[in-house]
Amino acid sequence: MTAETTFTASAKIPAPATPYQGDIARYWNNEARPVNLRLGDVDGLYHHHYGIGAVDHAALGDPAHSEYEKKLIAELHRLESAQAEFLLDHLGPVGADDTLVDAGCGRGGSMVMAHRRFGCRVEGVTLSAAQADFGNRRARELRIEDHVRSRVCNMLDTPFDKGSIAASWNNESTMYVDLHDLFAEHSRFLKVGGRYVTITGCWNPRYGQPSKWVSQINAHFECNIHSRREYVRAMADNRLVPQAIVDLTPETLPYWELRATSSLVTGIEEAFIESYRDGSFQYVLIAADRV
Ligand SMILES: C[S@@+](CC[C@H](N)C(=O)[O-])C[C@H]1O[C@@H](n2cnc3c(N)ncnc32)[C@H](O)[C@@H]1O
Ligand SMILES: CC(C)=CCC/C(C)=C/COP(=O)(O)OP(=O)(O)O
Ligand SMILES: [Mg+2]
Repeated sequence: MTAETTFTASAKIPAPATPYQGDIARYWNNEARPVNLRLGDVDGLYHHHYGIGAVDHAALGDPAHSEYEKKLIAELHRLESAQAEFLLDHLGPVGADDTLVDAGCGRGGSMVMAHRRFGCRVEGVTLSAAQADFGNRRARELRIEDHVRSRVCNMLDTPFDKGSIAASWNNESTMYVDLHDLFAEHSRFLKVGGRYVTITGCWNPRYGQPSKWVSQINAHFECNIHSRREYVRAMADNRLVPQAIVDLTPETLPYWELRATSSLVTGIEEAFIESYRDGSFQYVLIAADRV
């Protein structure tokens, strides 16, 4: 193997840029919730994002059946993978020679899916050495380590050359950073004509201010959810022009309602369900062209 393919995240861990980023690195280094690991075990794609789409009640069958919980886990995982597929649908044409960036890549499930779909290179950045090691180990197991690589790196200050990246995304990772700083960095490394996509939860300016449920989600994950207005403004200020904005709130509610009935609940289900229902919080995809 070359030095490139034997890369491990823990070989050289940069110091956190801020005390907050140190907190977030610790949070994800210590994270091992069954709702994430048991879903990932279904097919080896490990996600830290939520699901979209209708629940397949026929596939779930009778709740009294001994296999029901296993089927429920598979169904939640199917909906999470459908979310990642929907994000990848919006990246535009990607060739095998292109490089994509997954900003805030978690355990790397979306990166594997992107490589399988496009045959391209995918570079992931996360604050967590445990996550980057996990993603690189999975890539080695799948023998795609020459194309899929995770590293410990601040997404606001990446090593990618100016104009070198065909498309990039944030999947539920924008709520940990200042949006102006984030979009300035994507805009720097994206090619002109390249595509940026995010799926995120944002508070709804029509509601007024962040609701108590949004505050509860922030406290639960130590994050800072932005408003929909902030996204549009920060993109406009950084040469990212929205090409599609999709309100996925109705599409994600079935996932949450199903998850709330499972043995893998974490306690945050009520906040998501109530805030989506009262309109204070929205689950959105924004795809933007780098102009
Ligand atoms: C909720 S997880 C999402 C993971 C992944 N996108 C997915 O869909 O499975 C949030 C991720 O954002 C990362 N993150 C937060 N702030 C970051 C920063 N400043 N630089 C790089 N990664 C960051 C965390 O390390 C974590 O991997
Ligand atoms: C939409 C919003 C506001 C997301 C916040 C970021 C976040 C923690 C996403 C899910 O991670 P996870 O998969 O580790 O969480 P859980 O353990 O709840 O499944
Ligand atoms: Mg999860």
